[in-house]
Amino acid sequence: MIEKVAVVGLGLIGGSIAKALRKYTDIDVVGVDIDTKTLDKALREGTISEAFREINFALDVDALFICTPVGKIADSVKKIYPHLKKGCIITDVGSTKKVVMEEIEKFPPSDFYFIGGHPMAGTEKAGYDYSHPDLFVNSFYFLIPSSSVEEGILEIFVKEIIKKIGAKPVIVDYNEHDRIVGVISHVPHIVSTALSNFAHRECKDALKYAAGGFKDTTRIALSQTEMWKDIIFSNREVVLDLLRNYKNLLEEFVYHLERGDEEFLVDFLDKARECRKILEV
Ligand SMILES: NC(=O)c1ccc[n+]([C@@H]2O[C@H](COP(=O)([O-])OP(=O)(O)OC[C@H]3O[C@@H](n4cnc5c(N)ncnc54)[C@H](O)[C@@H]3O)[C@@H](O)[C@H]2O)c1
Ligand SMILES: O=C(O)C(=O)C[C@]1(C(=O)O)C=C[C@@H](O)C=C1
Repeated sequence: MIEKVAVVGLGLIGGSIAKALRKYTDIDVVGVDIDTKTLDKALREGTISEAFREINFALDVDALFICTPVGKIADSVKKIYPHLKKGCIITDVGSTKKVVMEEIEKFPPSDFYFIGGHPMAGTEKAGYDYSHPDLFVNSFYFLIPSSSVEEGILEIFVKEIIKKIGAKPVIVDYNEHDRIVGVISHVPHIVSTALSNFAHRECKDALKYAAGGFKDTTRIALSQTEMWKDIIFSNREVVLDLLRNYKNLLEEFVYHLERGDEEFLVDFLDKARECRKILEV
């Protein structure tokens, strides 16, 4: 039974995990962050019962969430796991999984269980101030158990945490995960940032007239550089492969438009609407 949890990195996602655990479970939540102001606020609001700037002592928790940028996750696990009790579940929320899972599998055989995690929810905003207890309600939540995780441990984690915070667990392997999010998150992010740069480069005066269409397709260009640098870089082989396919699709579009192929254009727009409709149900 999970009675006490630590959340490392109380930003948008970690803060939301901590708030969701407070709202939907009886689990005691302690917080760890390098930012003192964040810790003070989380304590003041009652999101966490104790606050620490780092873990360099024996920490009596049943599960630990690492909610730092992707590039820091494996290092955080390496520093913290010697201080945890036997059988502790360690999980993360990183947006890419292969680099994290491969690093963790290299650790010496140990007494903790690592379950890679990735909630498919978020915003372009960063930091504790934007965190919300209902962020994960009805969202998919990818889970990638490492090789040492027994079925029963995964079941407890899913039942006592993931489902309680309203999320829908999806168990996958890390290659499958990284390809899926490459398609529905990483390439779209690059396209959104490219559109933003493109509009500015072509005609920066045009930007001030932008309406819903441009705003909808570029909202995520407002996201944080540090987080997205880590995400794109850590999934770059998949992203490069997908971008080549995307480039081919655009080239195909240009080819037909150059030839005035109206039928192709109608078919392209019709198909896109049918594909996108799936998300409306
Ligand atoms: N933002 C999203 O939409 C989203 C969605 C799903 C997953 N994620 C993943 O969640 C993770 C966190 O993203 P976020 O959006 O919450 O970022 P964020 O910037 O809002 O929060 C990060 C927090 O971690 C703290 N931190 C940084 N290094 C630390 C360390 N070494 N020890 C302790 N605390 C540390 C920061 O002070 C900050 O409070 C990333 O791995 C990201 O890929 C983000
Ligand atoms: O909605 C947003 O603003 C997000 O960026 C959330 C989003 C995404 O959908 O791409 C971003 C990164 C994550 O790993 C998961 C979700």
